[in-house]
Amino acid sequence: MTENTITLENTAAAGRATNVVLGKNQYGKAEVRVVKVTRDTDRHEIEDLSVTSQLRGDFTAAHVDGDNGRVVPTDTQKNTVYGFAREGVGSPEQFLIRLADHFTGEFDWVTGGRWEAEQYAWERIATRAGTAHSAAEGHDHSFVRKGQEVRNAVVVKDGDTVQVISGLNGLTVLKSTQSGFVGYPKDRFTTLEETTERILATDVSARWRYSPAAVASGSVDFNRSYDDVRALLLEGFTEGYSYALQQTLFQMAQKVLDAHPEIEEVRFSTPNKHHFLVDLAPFGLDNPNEVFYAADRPYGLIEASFQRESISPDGNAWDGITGFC
Ligand SMILES: O=c1[nH]c(=O)c2[nH]c(=O)[nH]c2[nH]1
Repeated sequence: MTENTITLENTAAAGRATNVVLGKNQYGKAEVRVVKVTRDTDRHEIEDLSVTSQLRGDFTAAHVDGDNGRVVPTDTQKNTVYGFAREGVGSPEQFLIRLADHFTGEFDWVTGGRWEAEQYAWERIATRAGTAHSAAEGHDHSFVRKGQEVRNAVVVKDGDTVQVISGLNGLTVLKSTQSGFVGYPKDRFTTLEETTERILATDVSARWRYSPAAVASGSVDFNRSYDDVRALLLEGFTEGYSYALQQTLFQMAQKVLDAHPEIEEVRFSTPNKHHFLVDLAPFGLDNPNEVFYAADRPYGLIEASFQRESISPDGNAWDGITGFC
């Protein structure tokens, strides 16, 4: 980091009693969320990172005189991350070294810096034998974040009736194609462009309520049921074309209710995690749906419950479970 001994004596701040000296400094853009989809074949790959770039060098004039002649904007640092991602990430280490070499090579007063990345691991959603995507290899364009979700359970007993609601939070899934959003009403505040090709990503929070009769019979194996429901939710997410997250949730619930007669209803709370295509044209690069800005907020929030046509009373068992409509 740079140390400087230039004081404010000759500046507009002169006349203050204290001589202030610029000490260590660095600056840049923090947590640039970049998702790179490689789609040269039908079998997509994704690389998902949060990158922080900070430059070090002689930035005295900016701090002392308000002279930005050496301040490579943080916005440019962000764009550079996106531009470099067009070529792929490879490894976070390699990617950061490329950035470091670039900034120190391009701007001679940038003598160093600090570059940091977090990479989020995704795995292909497992598919069952007999589907278009072979079970051994996992799905071509549907992914689940590794090891993120938390399983949960609530039991409410009232007299002889035992209600069991099981669920999970934080099951983060993404499909890199086979999703669109068209046909919505437009008014003077509508700027969203219709698209038939977008990334669909969400953190699934789901809860499902068992029939009290099935619970009372003692026949429910809750561990097996949990594993299977999780697999069915994932399978429902992967299958077919998604016209909206709402429709995909219906498909996921349908699978669970078809396969599990002991479950009466399924509820979801799912953020629509928007991925915006980055315009790389100003940098002379094309972007055929490969480099995305993963926004964290605001996000769509899609909540829905699905149930059999006729179900037993829930005995207010949902009371106190927050985050669902
Ligand atoms: O799947 C979606 N559902 C929506 O309700 C919605 N609204 C929006 O702007 N984008 C989307 N996407």
